[in-house]
Amino acid sequence: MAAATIVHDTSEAVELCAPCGLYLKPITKMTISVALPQLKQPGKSISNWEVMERLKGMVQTHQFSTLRISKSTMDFIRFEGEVENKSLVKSFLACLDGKTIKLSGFSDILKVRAAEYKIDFPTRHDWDSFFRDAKDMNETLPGERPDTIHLEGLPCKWFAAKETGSEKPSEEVLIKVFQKFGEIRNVDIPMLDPYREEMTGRNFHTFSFGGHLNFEAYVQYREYAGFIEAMNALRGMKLMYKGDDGKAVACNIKVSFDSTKHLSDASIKKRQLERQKLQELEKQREEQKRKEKEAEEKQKEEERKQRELEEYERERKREEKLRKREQKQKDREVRRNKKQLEKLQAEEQRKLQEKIKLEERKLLLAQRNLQSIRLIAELLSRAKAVKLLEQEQNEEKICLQELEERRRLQEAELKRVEEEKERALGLQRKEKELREKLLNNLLSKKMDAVNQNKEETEASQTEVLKSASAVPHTVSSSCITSTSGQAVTGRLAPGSQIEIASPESVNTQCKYLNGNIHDKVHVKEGQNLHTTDSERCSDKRDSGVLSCVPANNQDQKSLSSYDQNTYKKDLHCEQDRRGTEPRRRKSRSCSSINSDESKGRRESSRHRRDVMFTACELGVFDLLLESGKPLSSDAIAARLGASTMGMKRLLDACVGLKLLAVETTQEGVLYRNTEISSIYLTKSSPKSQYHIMMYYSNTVYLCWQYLADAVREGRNQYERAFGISSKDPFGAMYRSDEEMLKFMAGQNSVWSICGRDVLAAFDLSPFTQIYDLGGGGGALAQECVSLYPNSTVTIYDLPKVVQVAREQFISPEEHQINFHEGDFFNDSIPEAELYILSKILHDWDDDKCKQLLVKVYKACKPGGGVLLVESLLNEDKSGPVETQLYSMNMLVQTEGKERTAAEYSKLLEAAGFGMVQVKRTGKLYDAVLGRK
Ligand SMILES: C[S@@+](CC[C@H](N)C(=O)[O-])C[C@H]1O[C@@H](n2cnc3c(N)ncnc32)[C@H](O)[C@@H]1O
Repeated sequence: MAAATIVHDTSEAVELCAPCGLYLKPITKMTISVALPQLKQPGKSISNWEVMERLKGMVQTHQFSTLRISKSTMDFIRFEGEVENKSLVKSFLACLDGKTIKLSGFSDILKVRAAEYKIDFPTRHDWDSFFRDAKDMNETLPGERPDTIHLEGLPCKWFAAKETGSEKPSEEVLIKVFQKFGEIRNVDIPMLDPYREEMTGRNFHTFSFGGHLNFEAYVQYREYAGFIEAMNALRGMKLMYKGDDGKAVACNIKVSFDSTKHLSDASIKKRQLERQKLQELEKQREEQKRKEKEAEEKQKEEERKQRELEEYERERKREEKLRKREQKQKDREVRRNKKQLEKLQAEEQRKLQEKIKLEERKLLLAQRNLQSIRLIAELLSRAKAVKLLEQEQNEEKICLQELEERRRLQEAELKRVEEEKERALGLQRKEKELREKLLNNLLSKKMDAVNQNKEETEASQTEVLKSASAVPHTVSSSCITSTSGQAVTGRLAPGSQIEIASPESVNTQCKYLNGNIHDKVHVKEGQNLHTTDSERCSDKRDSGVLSCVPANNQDQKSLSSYDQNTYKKDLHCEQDRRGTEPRRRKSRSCSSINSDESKGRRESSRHRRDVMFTACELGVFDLLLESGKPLSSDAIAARLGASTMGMKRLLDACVGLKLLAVETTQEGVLYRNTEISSIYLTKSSPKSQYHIMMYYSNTVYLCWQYLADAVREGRNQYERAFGISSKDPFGAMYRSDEEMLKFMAGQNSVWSICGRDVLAAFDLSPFTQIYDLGGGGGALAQECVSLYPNSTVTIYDLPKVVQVAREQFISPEEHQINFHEGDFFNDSIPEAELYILSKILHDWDDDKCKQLLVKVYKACKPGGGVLLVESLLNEDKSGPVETQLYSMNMLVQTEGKERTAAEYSKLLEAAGFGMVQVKRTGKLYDAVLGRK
């Protein structure tokens, strides 16, 4: 085994293979023996260490590279010493050999013998005699002659191929190093053969003292000369390695010739065979191992499966158990629930019975209530009728009285005229007498005097005639014209007209009477009769007579009845419009012909409307409703953030209009809502008309400002009123989401007061599948499903309208109402049994109406129908005035107009509908039904 030592002096080193950093360095060793004396004193011994120190001291200035004890007996101690180079060996030997050492405490002197180290290295004689004597060697064969060097103790690292980074020796490096001495035939490094250990039973992994792994090697030269040269070069040498950093280390190696035929062909072959066998064996072993492993894994797998199976079985049993337990629990639960259910059902049944009884009782009570309400209503209506009759009788009585008075006056007048006539006749008689007298005088006087007397007579005659012409005119003509400053009395023939130059007529009330009681008219300058009154004069039925009297004779009662009608017209909710019509007509025919339709009256009406709208908009009626008690003007002003002065005036005007009532208490004057304002003018009332009023106030009337332009141009006025295109009326109406919402809310308002009437005008119960085309906010659809509970109504309208209707107007709980987004002109219309077109056709001209109705007809199921809800004009378009005004409204706002029943029938029939029926409801809107 080689122990590597550091080499300081490399001067004696001989190159072996410089690229590998390998050199040979002479071995500079010596053997030093120190003979020990007989030890006489027991317990006292000689210290090896002390002897070694004394030896080191004996070499004077030099130093051993190494000095170690190789043997120690009772008689001697043997050391092995090594020095740096060969030259030093001699001088060391001179210092040591034959010298003595005197140890302290010992009287005897120790003798030192030193000699050069005897190297164990075979000589030529050794291998020659070996091969000569060896019987089993054939010197002609390689490996069986002196050609192979056996090296031991070579450091692995020094012979490793550096480029591979491996620490194992490489055969290539070995060849490279030793081919310096001759051509190499073969090399062998047993430790590189994985089977060699097994073949030889040896361990090739040996370590040197310095921790380097050593290896043994065989190097076979082709020629004997190579072998000889190598053996000579290696004799007495150590192996030295010099690193790239210049530092050198050396180690002893053991070199001998191979006497085992290690690299003979036979040995190589034998080793190959053995290797093959071992490889075979290893394969088998591996196969065996693999099989064992497989078997083991299989077994493990089976065990695992078995365990899983057992586990599964356990789990199944556990689950089965659990399931059974749960089933039991469930059964128990079901039984318990069943019992509870039965109990509950019994309880519910009992409650239901009780409820039914209660409901029956309620129904009975409600029926009784209804009966009593009907009874009361009947009584009230009878009382009302009686009262109306009385009122009419009173009015007629007053009329008769007036007529009587007039007749009396006229008789007096006649009498006066007669008297006048008598007087005139008297005058005529006097004139005649006078003439006769004068004639007699003239006959008796001269011709000159006759002429003078004649002039005087003519002057007095003019005076008489003048006084005669002071008799009021009695005119019988087809036209009476007053331009004088005096009252005019005229007799009118049927079909006569009255014209008065001045347009001021407000203070005149004209009475147009049927029959011939009064046959004179008194008019003053600055007074005229309205056109309609003139028309009435030409009414053939009333072959009439006119009489005009001054305004201070106006009937205040008829004015206040006018007020109420005016509100209702402005509200567009004349429930009793048709009901009151005859009465109004009658009262007109009896008293006032034109006062409520005059321009002054219209102005006044507009102011009334503005007062009402303003109070609404400021929230006066809502506040009074919410407060639940009358409030002072100051309190109302404070709550609504208005000036006290302005509010007071507004409230008083509302009182004047009978929208508010006042009561005087200790706290002062307090205001409260009247019935009409509570019902129609508050936002929260179910019959509220607030939204439609606000829409009229803030939008519609802005278009009405340009009525004259609309009449001139024959088109709507959005461009002037709002600066937006008027081509698409609904595009203009829905110019913002807010405007659309206001429009929809406004449109909905009217159906709370007259929706039922239009839907009940015909029995619509056979139609269950209904589409409300242009259904808007859906108020009519809601009335429809409530009146006909078996029906479903689909609101078909423009997408954004439908979205708002769905989100803001119709409750999600309302399952009878569906929605369909579409444009009825451009998109398809789905099939249905009935189509409602409420206030749709009045928006469009005849062509568009036809186009829409044709589409509806095509979509309609056979036997189905279409219901038009519109305000109908009289066939001669003479009224009703509200519908006429509506038609004006359509002019300023849409492309359409209001029509007569015949016009709607014609449109329906043109589209294919038949059996057209018309129902006037007596309210604001009427119904027309066509069938397919
Ligand atoms: C005067 S409103 C009548 C609303 C509703 N029928 C009522 O009686 O209250 C006209 C309706 O027709 C709708 N409309 C206008 N043009 C339409 C179109 N091309 N397709 C569908 N609906 C349309 C409007 O959105 C609006 O809701």
